[in-house]
Amino acid sequence: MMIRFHKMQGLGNDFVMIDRRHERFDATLHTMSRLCDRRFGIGCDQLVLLDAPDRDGADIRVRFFNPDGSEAGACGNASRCVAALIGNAPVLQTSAGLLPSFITPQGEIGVDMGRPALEWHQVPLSHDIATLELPLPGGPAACSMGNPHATFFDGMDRAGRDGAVLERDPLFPERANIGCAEIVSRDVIRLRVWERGAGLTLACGSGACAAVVNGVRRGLLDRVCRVEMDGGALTIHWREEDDHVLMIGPATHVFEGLYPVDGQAG
Ligand SMILES: N[C@H](CCC[C@H](N)C(=O)O)C(=O)O
Repeated sequence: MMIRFHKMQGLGNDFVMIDRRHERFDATLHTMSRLCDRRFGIGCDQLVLLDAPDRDGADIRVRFFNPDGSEAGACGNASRCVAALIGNAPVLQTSAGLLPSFITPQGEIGVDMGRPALEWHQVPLSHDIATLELPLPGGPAACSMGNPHATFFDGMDRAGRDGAVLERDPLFPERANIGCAEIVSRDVIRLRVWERGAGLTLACGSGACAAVVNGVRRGLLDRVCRVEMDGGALTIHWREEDDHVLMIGPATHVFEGLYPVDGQAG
């Protein structure tokens, strides 16, 4: 049995997207991992499943899965790609809520990523501690954008050096995405993210949102910030009037194709 997929990318963070409104695809862990596998499958940082929405006000329901099979409540770069694929500035239904999208006059894709969650049990952390400076070397700040993020502000190298261990620190009962930032100015940072369930990626949209939120909370950044990552840059705006985080950047459709899944079980 063959299933149609779209391959898309946002700043080099890449995705296999399957629209289950038109394809019957009951993903098993094996099939999802194989689709993400760059040697034996199509290859991507996350698998994105699209379904008909079941909430008023939504145009499309979106679920995000890492190559290790874990499901993520948010994926900023993939959200922009879904908005570009569906067109007409759709409202995305995710497990983190309804995310409106928009197109800028310059033709970039914007997504309202909603409000960050700042309390320890919302990140989540393992116990009641302040999320502004965690008891870890480098003292990161933590928040959730629908998925857990810890942001360090002492340079980018830690992501590749310590990311795998930090992702699984006991402080993070659901693991965490580990963002490592270098502050260039109050409105420009360079960021590298070790992603939960995926490892180092060329860009991380929710990680960029979390880094700006955590930087503003620390008094290090302005609310409108350019986040430069290895794959390119996003504009992030943590809006003061309603606490929402806007993320603006590119989204590219690379190709579409058919992939063999053996039977419905996938
Ligand atoms: N690995 C992340 C999901 C993908 C996030 C990233 N690709 C983005 O653009 O936000 C997690 O498990 O929370």
